Amino acid sequence: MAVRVALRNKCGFSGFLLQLSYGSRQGRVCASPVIAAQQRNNSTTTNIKVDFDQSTGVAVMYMQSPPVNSLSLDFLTEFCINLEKLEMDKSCRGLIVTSSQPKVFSAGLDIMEMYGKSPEHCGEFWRAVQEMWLKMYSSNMATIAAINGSSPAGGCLMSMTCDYRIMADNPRYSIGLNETQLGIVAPFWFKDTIINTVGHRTAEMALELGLLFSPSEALKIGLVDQVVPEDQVLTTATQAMTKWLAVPDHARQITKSLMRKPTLDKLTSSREADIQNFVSFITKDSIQKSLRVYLEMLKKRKG
Ligand SMILES: CCC/C=C/C(=O)SCCNC(=O)CCNC(=O)[C@H](O)C(C)(C)COP(=O)([O-])OP(=O)([O-])OC[C@H]1O[C@@H](n2cnc3c(N)ncnc32)[C@H](O)[C@@H]1OP(=O)([O-])[O-]
Repeated sequence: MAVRVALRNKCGFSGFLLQLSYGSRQGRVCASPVIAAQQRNNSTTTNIKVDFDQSTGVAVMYMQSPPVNSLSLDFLTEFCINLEKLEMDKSCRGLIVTSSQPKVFSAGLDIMEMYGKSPEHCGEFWRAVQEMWLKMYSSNMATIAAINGSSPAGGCLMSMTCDYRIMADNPRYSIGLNETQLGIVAPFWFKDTIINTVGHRTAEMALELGLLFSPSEALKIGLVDQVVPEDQVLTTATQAMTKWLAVPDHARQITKSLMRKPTLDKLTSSREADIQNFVSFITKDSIQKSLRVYLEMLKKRKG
């Protein structure tokens, strides 16, 4: 419980999210018990659908923001609200994150949130990115990413926050932190997360070169834990979850905290400085130019 509280206290705008969330187990913001009961098993908001099976204690969160589940400010806010609702519900012990979009898990941060925007907007956006990472990386739930499509940059980051990753065996899909390819730099907590996942040397090369890995390559370096046929990603995630839930929650949670707390603490203690760094970096003319070139390349590639 102490760990649960300690982890919760890390999240800067959890109070804000709590006000927006409903059906909280602790009953803080429960406008109507009937509505809360109805929404307990299934809820759909604009960009996120949650199926919560109370008999297993496992929720599946589907990202459904066409065309590519890019992580916009709205998307991230909604994602965190849904996450916090599940986190507050003690009967929810496991979370599987997946995509409803064909071919894409998530295209990463929404570039349009960083291109041609005011410093204030960029700051607000970055705080939401931090919040997603803090909440996911410190989650008390067992978390599995069912990566059923490409997962570059912020999409890869999101999947790395999970305890376990299963990817579809399709050589057209790729995963990795490709930020340098856009002329931008993954911040220290992206770097720490990939180091914690694949080790220092592999992370160094992957980050500097902005490498995107095929599913089999990702498996080889430990960026994902399992590669399975495309139509079996979700069922495999559900099966894998039983192994994670067979471990007593408190033991798994405390161990997770032991492994991740130093990394989490680094960002929690420097959030404002990290936001300032990001804003001054991303609003530079040269960086804006790199983003424009990359956006044009994306459009051309499409044509
Ligand atoms: C310091 C900061 C750290 C940064 C971290 C990041 O995550 S940076 C992010 C790094 N992310 C990347 O480098 C990933 C870039 N994306 C891709 O590589 C591919 O889109 C794909 C492989 C994800 C999907 O391929 P596919 O053939 O299925 O799809 P498609 O390519 O045809 O795209 C469809 C539409 O979506 C648009 N759009 C796409 N991504 C983004 C985005 N992130 N944002 C906004 N928009 C995006 C695309 O322009 C197109 O728009 P249109 O013309 O319809 O108006």
